[in-house]
Amino acid sequence: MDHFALNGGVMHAEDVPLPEIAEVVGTPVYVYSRATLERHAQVFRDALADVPDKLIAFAVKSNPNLAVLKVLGAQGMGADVVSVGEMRRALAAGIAPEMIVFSGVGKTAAEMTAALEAGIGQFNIESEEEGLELAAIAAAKGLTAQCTLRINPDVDAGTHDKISTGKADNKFGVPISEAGQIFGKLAGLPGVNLRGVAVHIGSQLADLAPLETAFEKLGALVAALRSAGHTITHVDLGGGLGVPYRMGEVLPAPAEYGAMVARVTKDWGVKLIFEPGRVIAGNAGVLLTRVVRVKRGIKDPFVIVDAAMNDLARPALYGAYHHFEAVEPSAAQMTANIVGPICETGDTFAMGRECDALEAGDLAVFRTAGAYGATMASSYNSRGFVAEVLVDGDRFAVVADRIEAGAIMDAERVPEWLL
Ligand SMILES: Cc1ncc(COP(=O)(O)O)c(C=O)c1O
Ligand SMILES: N[C@@H](CCCC[NH3+])C(=O)O
Repeated sequence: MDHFALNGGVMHAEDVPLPEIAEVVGTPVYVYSRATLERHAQVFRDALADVPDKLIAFAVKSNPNLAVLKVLGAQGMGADVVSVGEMRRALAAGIAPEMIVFSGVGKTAAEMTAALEAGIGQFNIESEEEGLELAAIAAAKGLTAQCTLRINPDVDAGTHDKISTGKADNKFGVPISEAGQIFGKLAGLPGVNLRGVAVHIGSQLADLAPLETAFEKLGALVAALRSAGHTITHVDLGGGLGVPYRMGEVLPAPAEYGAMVARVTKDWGVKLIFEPGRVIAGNAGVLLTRVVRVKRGIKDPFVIVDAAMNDLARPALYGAYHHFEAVEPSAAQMTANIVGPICETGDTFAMGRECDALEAGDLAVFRTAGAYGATMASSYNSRGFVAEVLVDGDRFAVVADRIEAGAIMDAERVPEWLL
């Protein structure tokens, strides 16, 4: 069921007409559906019903909004974080520290210290160097960090190069060929309890085969580590499951993913950790925008909207497709270039796109914007930071204020010697 659908000719988020949100909050604004977030959490959980011992840790980077984390925490999800900032958000949303997993290649000493002090459940160590540093910090505090070693399995995820993380030349994890040796070195150190391995080969995966290959490689590694005398109790399988961005696009369903995981891991005898982001939040949000004007083009007209690449960076960064449609569509269609107001040609959401006919003042949405949307916003062109709204049935709340350009300027200082 789609919680962003037409009702009486007007697109609603659940039971709230989007024009009402635009009226009260202004545009551009991200709009999330609580019911969709909850349904996605449940679908993912159900998909893994055959995995007896597990933690599903939402990838906070995909949507770190506190209200979103609160909704997902209440669904029993933990959190996968990559900075102390994300960790603080997860804790503030009431997610228990034991359910927090800390990934990332560049954890600083200060971040490791803060995470140890918070008592988080797991560090995914991404290099020998990081493991040595974490062990020293923890041992000096008389603490033990619960850890897995992230493995780079050298598997091509078949996704966009910029979001592929499991090929040998990517910065993530330790090469699988050196994993046994590095594991042996780190496992003996005071300050760490190295109890497993982790993998995450990329995001927006449209095919389960690379994931299965990576998991099989990990299974073989677990067996080899056990033969070498190590105790392996935890395996983190990361996130990465893709979602449909185009109408009618079919991707592997969470149930197919869950069945594959259950089959590949059935004899591992470990607790499995999952780090889904996009599959939970992606289709739970839209970016609501208003058409500023329609400008004649040499070929197609330019529909200039008030959202821009600073609000939704994915098209500019990855050439990503976001379905675009009118909030109050007529039957008429047009072919248009959909662009934002920023002074870069890259501020283009789509070229030559068939879409609902639009005029200045009309409202429209970019779909599938709940993951890697607001979280990647910037204030480029001094446009401020976009607002976020959460809908719940027939009510809605602003869950992130729009930060106006003036407020950002207020944080800046001209030194006395320039006055
Ligand atoms: C370590 C890690 N875990 C989880 C995720 C979440 O990925 P996705 O949103 O594709 O599920 C990412 C992002 O790709 C990641 O880098
Ligand atoms: N930012 C990327 C996903 C990155 C995943 C992070 N590991 C996107 O929008 O598709």
